[in-house]
Amino acid sequence: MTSSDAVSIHDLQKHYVVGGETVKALRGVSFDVPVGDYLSIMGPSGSGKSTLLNLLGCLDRPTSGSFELGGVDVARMADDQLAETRATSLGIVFQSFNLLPSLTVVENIELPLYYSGRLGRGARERCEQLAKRVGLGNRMDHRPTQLSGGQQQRVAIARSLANDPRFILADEPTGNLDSQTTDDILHLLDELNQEGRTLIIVTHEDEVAERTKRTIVLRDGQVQSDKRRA
Ligand SMILES: Nc1ncnc2c1ncn2[C@@H]1O[C@H](COP(=O)(O)OP(=O)(O)OP(=O)(O)O)[C@@H](O)[C@H]1O
Repeated sequence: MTSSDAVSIHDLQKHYVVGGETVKALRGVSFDVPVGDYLSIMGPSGSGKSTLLNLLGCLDRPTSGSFELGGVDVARMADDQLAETRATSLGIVFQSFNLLPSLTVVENIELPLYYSGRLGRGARERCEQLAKRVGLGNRMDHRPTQLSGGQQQRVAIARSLANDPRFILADEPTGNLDSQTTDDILHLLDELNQEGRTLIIVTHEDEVAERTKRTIVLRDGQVQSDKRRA
């Protein structure tokens, strides 16, 4: 790991024990992600992509191996430190949007500020700016069920930016969207990388991977290939 690495993982293993049987979902994964990188993670179903993303997103802990985020070893963090890191350094975008149906667009965008205790003065205005940034300035008081899939994903992207994280993770962010909407969402993600944020996207789609700077392919819980585009 160098100071210019956003992420450094070494020999990461994740085993699940189900009914007395051990599933080795990750079997020794190592790679570094420099600050500002735009990385896609591909691989067949069951190869360990979501497991890896859950670890990178501090949503789960590895069985063994090290994972450093911005120079800090996540595996050794206490639970409250892990929650703090998740809230302030990371933005996560999911395939199924994961918006709260009872909240409006702007309230959904504010949610990470609530969790990180940053709902202070100016928060509402900042979140309104984020809604405008993703093209939803005229939908701020709508609820998720009143929005299209693409609009809901825009809300999720705006929400991932609420704490201004350096690092954005996305799990199949366009998996539920049609091709025109997919293109709009990918354009937004490209912009986030162009402004210097580090992006890691799990995808099945070549169209998505081709826009990124580098693709890692997982197979059976290991890195099969790691290629950077010219
Ligand atoms: N919570 C869990 N408990 C037990 N086994 C799990 C759990 N999560 C994942 N697995 C197993 O770990 C392996 C890797 O799963 P993972 O979901 O990471 O793959 P994936 O590449 O994301 O697949 P997909 O593309 O189908 O989403 C699979 O064999 C899966 O059955």
